[in-house]
Amino acid sequence: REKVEMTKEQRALMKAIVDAYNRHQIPQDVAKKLLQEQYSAEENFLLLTEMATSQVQVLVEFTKNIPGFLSLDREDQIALLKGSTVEAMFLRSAQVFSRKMPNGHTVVLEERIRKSGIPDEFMTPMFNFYKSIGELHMVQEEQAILTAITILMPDRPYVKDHQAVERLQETMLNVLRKLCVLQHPQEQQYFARLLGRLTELRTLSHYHAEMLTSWKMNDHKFTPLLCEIWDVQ
Ligand SMILES: Cc1cc(OCc2c(-c3c(Cl)cncc3Cl)noc2C(C)C)ccc1-c1ccc2c(C(=O)O)cn(C)c2c1
Repeated sequence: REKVEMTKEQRALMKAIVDAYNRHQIPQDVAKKLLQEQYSAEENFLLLTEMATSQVQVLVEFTKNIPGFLSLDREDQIALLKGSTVEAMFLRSAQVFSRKMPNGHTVVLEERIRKSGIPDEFMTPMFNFYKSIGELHMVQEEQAILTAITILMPDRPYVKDHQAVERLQETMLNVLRKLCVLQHPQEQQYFARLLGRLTELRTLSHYHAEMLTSWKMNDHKFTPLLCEIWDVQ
């Protein structure tokens, strides 16, 4: 097989995305709260809401650092963010689980998610997704670029300049394809398996819309930022 090499531009692009991905993380004091606060469905829901809000802020900062994103049409930038936040958050929380967070955070986090008023029918697909992401053993570069690819999805609702987004996403897909060959030379189909996870993400985001409705019915409150980005009244 021909030797796969990344061009100078592709290496620079990957570095920019990985640096942005590492620079923006949930602040430690928010993550630490996982271990401190007591266990009640209410308390768990509030903690998860706080983490979700913090995660959205992290995602917005990461997205702004994706080369080319800020030169997109302003309204398309908003449409991409609104359309991809839930998927990017499922991806991030899955990576957090598979990374086995320090000192038992993972166990506590799973416990709180399981006891936060999320209906059981969504719990199974969510934790199956976490498992399927964990089994991929993605390297950090793959996680960062896959997140950028999820955000730069041209077919999100209300995106006007489809092509401009497609061009950016295509550049990322080319980098990811080479990266997968370089990082997982034994697995021919690794790149295809990664993209298959993006399909699973779509299904999860449909479940998530129903989760929001059921939380709203039980009169759960969200933060202004989550209401804004998830169109919750
Ligand atoms: C793990 C989680 C959940 C979360 O959202 C919690 C929610 C979700 C929901 C659910 Cl449960 C699962 N996946 C995606 C969604 Cl979006 N849906 O609604 C809510 C709230 C509003 C109740 C938001 C953020 C994190 C999260 C992300 C990154 C890190 C992280 C690091 O990067 O180092 C360290 N910690 C402790 C993290 C926690």
